[in-house]
Amino acid sequence: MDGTPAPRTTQADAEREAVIRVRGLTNRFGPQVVHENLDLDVWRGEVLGVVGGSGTGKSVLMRSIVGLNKPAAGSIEVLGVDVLNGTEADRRRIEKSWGVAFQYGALFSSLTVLQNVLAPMREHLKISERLMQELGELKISLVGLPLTSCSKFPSELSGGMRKRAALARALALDPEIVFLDEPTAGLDPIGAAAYDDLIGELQRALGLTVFMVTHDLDSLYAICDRVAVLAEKRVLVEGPIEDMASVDHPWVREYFTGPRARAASEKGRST
Ligand SMILES: Nc1ncnc2c1ncn2[C@@H]1O[C@H](COP(=O)(O)OP(=O)(O)OP(=O)(O)O)[C@@H](O)[C@H]1O
Repeated sequence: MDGTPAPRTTQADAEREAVIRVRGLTNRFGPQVVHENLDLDVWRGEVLGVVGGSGTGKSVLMRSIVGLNKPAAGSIEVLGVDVLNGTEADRRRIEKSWGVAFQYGALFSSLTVLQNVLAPMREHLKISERLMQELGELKISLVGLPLTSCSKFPSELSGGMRKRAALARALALDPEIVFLDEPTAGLDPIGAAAYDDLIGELQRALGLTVFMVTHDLDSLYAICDRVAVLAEKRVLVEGPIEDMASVDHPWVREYFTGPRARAASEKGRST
């Protein structure tokens, strides 16, 4: 026993729908084992915050789920589709049901904001150019960007605007699940809070499931329904953020009970 709670299946779990189900995931890079026998469920409609020390494999987990990293072992199902062994048709279908916004936006630098948002539509939708443009502008408005940003290139945007543009592109195909890698990294506190509000509003309005890798305690307290902590090559513990303070593990204790956590908790309560 290592003092951390063992994963358990409760009646509430049985009644919820897992839109992402990861079982026995192992990821290795040469001799380095990043994940070993990792299990995780993500429930429909929740905002899950994925946290853990630097190098614990949060980004590798996200990349594995969206098929950008081939694990050494394990299974990953998204909306009932086997991501690792599904057919090409399954894969195309499932790719339409998620949107991904990477840490640094990862927009195409040679395309305008609107062209970036249209890129996934061009790949997956058979609709007229005019309708596509209208939908693209709608997504850009949805994330709070002015329509004047449509014709700008990523290099002409502020960091916060680039993150919003990346989110607009992630929403291009009306996904059920959105993956966000450190969405508030590099934003000032006001910009980060505004981005959190946006995610919360979109999640509620569109019924999204959000998988969010983050270091930002303010975001965790403000918008996450649950937290999954990566440590010791697996999901060490998962649950509501209020439960984390009582977990008997040095990193978890320090992260969730330190001064920054107390300040974020106070802020979360007052909003
Ligand atoms: N393509 C790769 N080749 C080799 N090693 C890799 C590769 N991708 C990730 N790693 C290693 O896997 C480990 C986990 O990386 P990952 O980026 O997932 O960490 P993280 O938890 O997201 O960290 P941070 O919080 O610092 O962003 C790191 O040690 C990293 O160097």
